[in-house]
Amino acid sequence: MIGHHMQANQAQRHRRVQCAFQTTPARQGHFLSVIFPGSQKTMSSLSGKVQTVLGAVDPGQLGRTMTHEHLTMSFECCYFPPAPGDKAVAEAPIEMRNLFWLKQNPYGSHENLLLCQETDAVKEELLFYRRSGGGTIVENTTAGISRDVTTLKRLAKETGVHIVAGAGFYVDVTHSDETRKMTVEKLTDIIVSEVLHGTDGTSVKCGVIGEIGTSWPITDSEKKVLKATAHAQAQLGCPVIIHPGRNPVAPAAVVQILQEAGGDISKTVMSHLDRTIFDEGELLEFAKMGSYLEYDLFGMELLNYPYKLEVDMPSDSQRVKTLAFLVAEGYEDRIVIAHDIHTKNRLTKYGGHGYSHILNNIVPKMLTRGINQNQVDKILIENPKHWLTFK
Ligand SMILES: CCC(=O)NCCS(=O)(=O)O
Repeated sequence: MIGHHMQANQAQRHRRVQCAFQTTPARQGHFLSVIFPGSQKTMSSLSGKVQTVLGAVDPGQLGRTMTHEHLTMSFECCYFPPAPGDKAVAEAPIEMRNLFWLKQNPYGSHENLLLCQETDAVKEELLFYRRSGGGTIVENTTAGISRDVTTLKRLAKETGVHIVAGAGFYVDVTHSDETRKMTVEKLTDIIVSEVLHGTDGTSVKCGVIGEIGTSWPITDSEKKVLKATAHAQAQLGCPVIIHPGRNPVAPAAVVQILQEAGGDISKTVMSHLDRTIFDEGELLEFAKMGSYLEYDLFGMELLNYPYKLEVDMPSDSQRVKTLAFLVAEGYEDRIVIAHDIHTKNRLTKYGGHGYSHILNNIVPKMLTRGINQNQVDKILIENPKHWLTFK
């Protein structure tokens, strides 16, 4: 089945109908910035600020922050064909009778992968997120999965939620031939330009690099993007967020590449730990490397994780248990959390948990499982704030 998936992905590489790939030509020179003599570091006017799609803000304005969400994107790159007997339900319009099937098979329905068609529903969700006490969302959509910063800007204006957009590139299967041929220097210029000047032909600037996509094993093209990410981060002093491959050693392998290329691991989030590292000893070993530890699939509970059948996707209760373990081990300053909504069925419009599930359901559970209010505030407010603030 996994081989089937990889073949499907290779075919997708040539189709990519919905995943229009666009990059902004890199511009040389950084307005409002100074390059210190003898150093690579660009000291920009962003120092001490967080860059949202509506401009730079003081970090204290962010409030409760989900560090890994998507508001508009396409996940067609990772379509996973359903079992032959499920073709009819997979191709049916989304309705009440197939919601449970979608929850178990989110990647087997083309329609379910097009979150980009749900901007009105997402806007309603963001208004509810604010009413639930939310302040900021980091929108992790990068090149390759239909990033749309114009829509993000509109959503931020119309809802009052601070939205931080992501620079850079998703996993190898979405890299264009042009991207694959680029040097590390060219890739660095593009990422830096997306932060300092604007993204995908707009003046909307990204406030974080990532999610930078990596597979397992990490491909050559992904290694170049990782090096470019580290170089851009060294210049800008900005936050970085990584999508690791599905192997317990993948997060450490990524950190090693970033470190060797001059990246700042203390300002880097490692995403998707919920489906990647299961052994507590291995988790503590990875935690020692110093990145933020992100549990970002809250709300996603399914029996068979199609991209790696050996993985038992944890339940939300198990996720909370892992957070309590990390807190007890002294990592309360390094944890961040989110839902990583990337399919339609997870929106409340389709009976899903929505962007406010953590605030309304997970936080109360955390408080009953040995995590106190001060620690919850660190996880939801302080840690994201420190991560997102440019050095
Ligand atoms: C684009 C969203 C994304 O990459 N989510 C992670 C999905 S999974 O790798 O955990 O299946």
